[in-house]
Amino acid sequence: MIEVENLSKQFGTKTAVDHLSFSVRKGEVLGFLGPNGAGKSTTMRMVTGFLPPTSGDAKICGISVVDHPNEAKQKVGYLPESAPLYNDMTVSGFLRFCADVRGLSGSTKNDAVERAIETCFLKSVAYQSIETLSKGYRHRTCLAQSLLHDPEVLILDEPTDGLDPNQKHEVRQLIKRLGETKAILFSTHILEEVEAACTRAVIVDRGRIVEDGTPAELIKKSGTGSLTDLFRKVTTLDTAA
Ligand SMILES: Nc1ncnc2c1ncn2[C@@H]1O[C@H](COP(=O)(O)OP(=O)(O)OP(=O)(O)O)[C@@H](O)[C@H]1O
Repeated sequence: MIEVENLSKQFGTKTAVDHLSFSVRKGEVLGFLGPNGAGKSTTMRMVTGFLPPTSGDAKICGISVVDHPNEAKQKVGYLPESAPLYNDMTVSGFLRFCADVRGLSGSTKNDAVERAIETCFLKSVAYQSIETLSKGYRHRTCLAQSLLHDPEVLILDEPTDGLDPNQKHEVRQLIKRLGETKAILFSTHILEEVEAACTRAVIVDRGRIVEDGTPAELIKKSGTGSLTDLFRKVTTLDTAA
C-alpha cells in the first residue's frame, strides 16, 4: 500500500533523504525511527505528496505521488509534525470544516465526523472550542482530522509527542487497532512504542535506512535485549548539522 522507491531530497547541499526504499503492506504498522534530523519528517512529507522529491518516487495504493499527488493524497490520512488547528472553532466544527475540504457532504459527512470523534475519544469535548483544550485533546483532534475520509493509508509524524502516559497508551492502542485494516507509517522517538504498537520498524540515520526488522528481530540484533542500545549503535550522535 505504501511503496517508497529510491526517494531522495536535497536542500541545497544538504542531503536530507538519501535513496530511501521501503514498503508497508495492509495490516502493517511500520515504526519510523531515527535521531533528530535523520530525515523522517522530510520522508513523510514526500510520501504524502506535500513535498516534491529531488529523485525517486512513492506510491500510495499504486498511485505515484510524483505524477498524481492529488489522487495519492486522497488515499492518505496525514498527521503532520505541527498540525494546523483553528482555535476559535469547536472540535466538531473543525472536523466538519475538514470534512468539507475533503469533499464529504450530507450523511456521509455527519457519519465521518461522528466516527472520528468516537475513534479518538473526543466525545466529551466535541462542542468545546479548540483554544480551551489541553495539549492531548488538541493532538487527538488533529489525529481525528486525518481519519475523516477513512483512508487506507495513515502517515503519522510523532503521533504521541507531548501526550501524558495514559494518552500515549491510548493512542498506541488506537494505532495498533487501526493498523489491522490499514497500512500505517509512524515516526517516534520513543523506542518502547516499537514493541507496543509496531509490526515492523526501520531506523534511519542521515537519510538512509540502517536497520529494518520486526521488534523481536531488532531486539535480538542489539545483543543486549535493548532497542536503545541498537539505536545508539547504528545512529550518529548529531545529524542535524
Ligand atoms: N525546508 C528545509 N530547508 C532546508 N533544510 C531542511 C528543510 N527541511 C528539513 N531540512 C533539513 O533536513 C534534515 C532532515 O530533517 P527532518 O525534519 O526530516 O528530520 P527528522 O528526522 O524529522 O528530525 P526530528 O526527529 O528532529 O523531527 C535536517 O538536517 C533539516 O535541518
